[in-house]
Amino acid sequence: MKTSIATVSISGDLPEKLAAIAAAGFDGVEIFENDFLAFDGSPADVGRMVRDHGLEITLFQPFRDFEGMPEPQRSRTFSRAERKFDLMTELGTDLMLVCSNVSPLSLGGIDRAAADFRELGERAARRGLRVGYEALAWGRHVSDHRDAWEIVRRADHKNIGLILDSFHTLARRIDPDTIRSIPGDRIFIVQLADAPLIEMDLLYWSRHFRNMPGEGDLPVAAFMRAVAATGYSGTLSLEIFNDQFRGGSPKTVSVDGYRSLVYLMDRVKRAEPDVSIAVPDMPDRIEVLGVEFVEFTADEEEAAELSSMLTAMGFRETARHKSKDVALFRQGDINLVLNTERKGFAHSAHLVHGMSAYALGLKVQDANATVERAEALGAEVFEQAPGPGEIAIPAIRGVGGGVIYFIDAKSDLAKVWDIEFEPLKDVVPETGAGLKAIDHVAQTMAYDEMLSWVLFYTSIFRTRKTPVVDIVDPAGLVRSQVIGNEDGSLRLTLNGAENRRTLAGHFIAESFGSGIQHLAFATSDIFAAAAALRRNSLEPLSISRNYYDDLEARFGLEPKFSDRLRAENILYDRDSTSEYFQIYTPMFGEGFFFEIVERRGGYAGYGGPNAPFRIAAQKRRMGPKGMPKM
Ligand SMILES: O=C(O)c1ccc(O)c(O)c1
Ligand SMILES: [Mg+2]
Repeated sequence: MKTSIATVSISGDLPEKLAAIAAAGFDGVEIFENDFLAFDGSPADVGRMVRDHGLEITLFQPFRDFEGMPEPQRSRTFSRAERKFDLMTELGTDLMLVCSNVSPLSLGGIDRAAADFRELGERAARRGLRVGYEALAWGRHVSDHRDAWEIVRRADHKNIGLILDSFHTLARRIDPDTIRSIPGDRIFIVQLADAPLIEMDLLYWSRHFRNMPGEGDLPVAAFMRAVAATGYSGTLSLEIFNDQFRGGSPKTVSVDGYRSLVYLMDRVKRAEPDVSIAVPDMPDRIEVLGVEFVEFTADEEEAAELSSMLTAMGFRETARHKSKDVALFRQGDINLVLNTERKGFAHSAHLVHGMSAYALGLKVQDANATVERAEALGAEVFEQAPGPGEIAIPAIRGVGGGVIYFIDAKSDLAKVWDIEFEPLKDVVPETGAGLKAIDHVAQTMAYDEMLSWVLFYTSIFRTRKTPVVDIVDPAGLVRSQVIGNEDGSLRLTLNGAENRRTLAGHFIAESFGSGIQHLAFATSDIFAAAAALRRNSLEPLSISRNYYDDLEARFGLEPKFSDRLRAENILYDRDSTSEYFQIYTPMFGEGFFFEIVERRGGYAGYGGPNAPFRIAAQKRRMGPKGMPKM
């Protein structure tokens, strides 16, 4: 598989773009004409710069408004093309993209267009160049790859071929299987892009909202399977027009792009094992069996505060690490690790972020295979030399540089609690709070990072993403998207903050980066949990009276029931068949908190409608300087 990306997909100037593209592992680059025009150097300089990075130029593009013009424009388009052929020769590339004509002057007519391409093919052949024709979704007469193919077929010239672009086909909802009847050797290059499903003008959607395959909602894998079925084995090139990427980090966008291509081809290869495109060998997407633990880093004072809050929520410290300042708190199937070491990675994480839930332990079938897949997809492997008597737990770096550990039952990993920890004597019995499992882990990040982490989680793990939900914070919008597995044993809510004044934005700014902002525990009796908090003098986040009045009206609740919710500060949501209950703890650190939830009747959401009221309540509790107070 030869990989490529268009320069237009990345931010920065041309040298920055090329450096990032090469570092991410691409084989080639499409030179988008504007990037060349904006560069103050000769075409030969650009060609040299590309090749010095070990890249090749896979395509020069776009050449616009060519086919089907009346005279005198027609003659002019040919002289224009000759000029660009000169340029291509100097750059050192043999393939040019002509996109379908959008000019009001263009006449249409398949044979007229075919004749123009035949002549262009002759001219290109004289210079050893090739031309590919792409149907823009908003082309004036040609807006469908089937019509573009018919023109290429009738042009009947070996230097004229077809260019497919997943966006143009899929945005128009053209069945990608119509590609299967096109001969693979007549496809000169394949451009790939995804996009979120938003109803809008095609051109605007294409130029501003494309994203990497797997980041959006278009069936790019089905498109690619159809391409693969033609026998096409040439370059796969990302062409992503995206406002966010233009302003983003060249490195991140390139790395995400490469990951998206490898992941896409991995999916295609599994669905169509006979494809002739070489794909890196790696284990299939990893099934997550649940969250084994969450690990906090804290100093002594923070640890005392955290452990008293955990105790009030019904957790008990059950074991201590044999050689480190690390404590294990348990309740139900929940394991929380409290690390107060003054050295090692936990300590470094503390120096950077302060008290934080810096590591997540996931249960999988095969921990080593998990790291192998993650590494093949460009994730960073995490290694820390194990101390005496410790086992090396396979791990990768995740959101905000945090760690994701993998625990499996096929090795000693599952026995880590017995191997590394010494049980405490005289552990008091569970106090009846009834927390059973981790319901979800909420990670907060800048909105710009969200797509990256969506791709990270969905490409490595067998997970799905939900549609993005907008959450209104009094100071701005926070977007929320959930990554989850089939049985609900892994639910990660990603929250993307657009500014620093939102609660989520404050958290990222003050804890110096993205990370886990809250943990939600599942119970099967929210009122018992509330009673336990009360017994243990943990006052939950106080919710406004107005909220309960509205709740009663909105859902037609019995006043007795809504009074009970109000008395316990329980937030409530329901749909036609199921109900959801939530209680929040106060915040500590820079806005970290816990939540306790009960799902009745298979409620699948996260209480999105309640989020603005919860956030408002949290902000009320923040001091004048915006610092959370207990
Ligand atoms: O938006 C455009 O004009 C444009 C240009 C070239 C392409 O390959 C494309 O897909 C879109
Ligand atoms: Mg294109």
